[in-house]
Amino acid sequence: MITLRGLTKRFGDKTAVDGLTLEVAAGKVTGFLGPNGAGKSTTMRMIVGLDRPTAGEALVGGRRYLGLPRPLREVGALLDAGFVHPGRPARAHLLAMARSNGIPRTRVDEVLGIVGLESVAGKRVGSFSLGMRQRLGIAGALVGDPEVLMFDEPVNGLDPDGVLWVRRLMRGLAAEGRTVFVSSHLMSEMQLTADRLVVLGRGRVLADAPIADVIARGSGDSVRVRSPRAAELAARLAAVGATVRRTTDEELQVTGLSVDRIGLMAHEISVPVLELSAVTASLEEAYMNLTGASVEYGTGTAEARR
Ligand SMILES: Nc1ncnc2c1ncn2[C@@H]1O[C@H](COP(=O)(O)OP(=O)(O)OP(=O)(O)O)[C@@H](O)[C@H]1O
Repeated sequence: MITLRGLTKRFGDKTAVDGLTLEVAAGKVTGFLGPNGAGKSTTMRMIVGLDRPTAGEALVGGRRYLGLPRPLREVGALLDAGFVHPGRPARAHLLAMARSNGIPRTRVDEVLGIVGLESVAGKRVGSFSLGMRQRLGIAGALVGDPEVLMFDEPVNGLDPDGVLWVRRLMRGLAAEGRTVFVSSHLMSEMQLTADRLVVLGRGRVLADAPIADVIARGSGDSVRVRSPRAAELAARLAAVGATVRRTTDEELQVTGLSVDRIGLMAHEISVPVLELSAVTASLEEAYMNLTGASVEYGTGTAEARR
């Protein structure tokens, strides 16, 4: 489990992370979403002691990372796949990590196998593609067989097979009861991988809930109704407090009433209904609605949609 309590990071007068309080639970994949500059990487860096919090604290399994005697056995992290010395062979890199944390050599070959890099284990990292570096970074996260895993944008540079592989790996690690905390820009990817979502905007939590709840909240539970007498129905629904938007001559978008209620009310006033369906926004739409006001360098698309 990862626990953040009032975690804050300021760089000069810029607040990158603003009082984050949350728990990332074991046995689940928790997605960490947010626009560029939201503070995701800084949060993850503070969890593993690479950045020092200005205020608050980050705990892994109830303890601070810097106090852990063999940290790689407690938490594995893929933060920046470019950090490895280019002149170093992949196996040597992993062996050095293992040695410093009292991890047996056999585990290095095991993780090279898990990530599919056995055949290039003796090659220098400088010759690796971005995808191979990502795999090596993931091997480094796994080498200590830790209970807590953090991945910052793990599918960057991976081909479709690689993306599928990462997705299965995350799900598998969570199924083993581990804590998996993964950041991504790919909302569609999170929809397939994560159980829970933490959405960040300008260093603050905008949402922290199961994926289905984030979608429901962002989409505002709307219902699409099609009727040849849409205007009449709209007036009736508005009279009981629903928010009704006329999208075409025959079509209404209604928020604030369930499908059942709308169906019954149409029946009461004998208005024929051609279509009646709940509209579930995609995670992407929900995300845009949530983060629209917090994009640091946006194109204004989220605002334009309103
Ligand atoms: N070392 C630093 N010095 C000054 N400002 C920094 C530093 N590191 C991060 N920042 C700023 O803090 C904010 C949060 O950055 P961070 O990299 O954590 O965001 P992010 O959500 O990971 O974004 P991205 O998806 O683009 O990586 C940004 O405004 C960034 O410019």
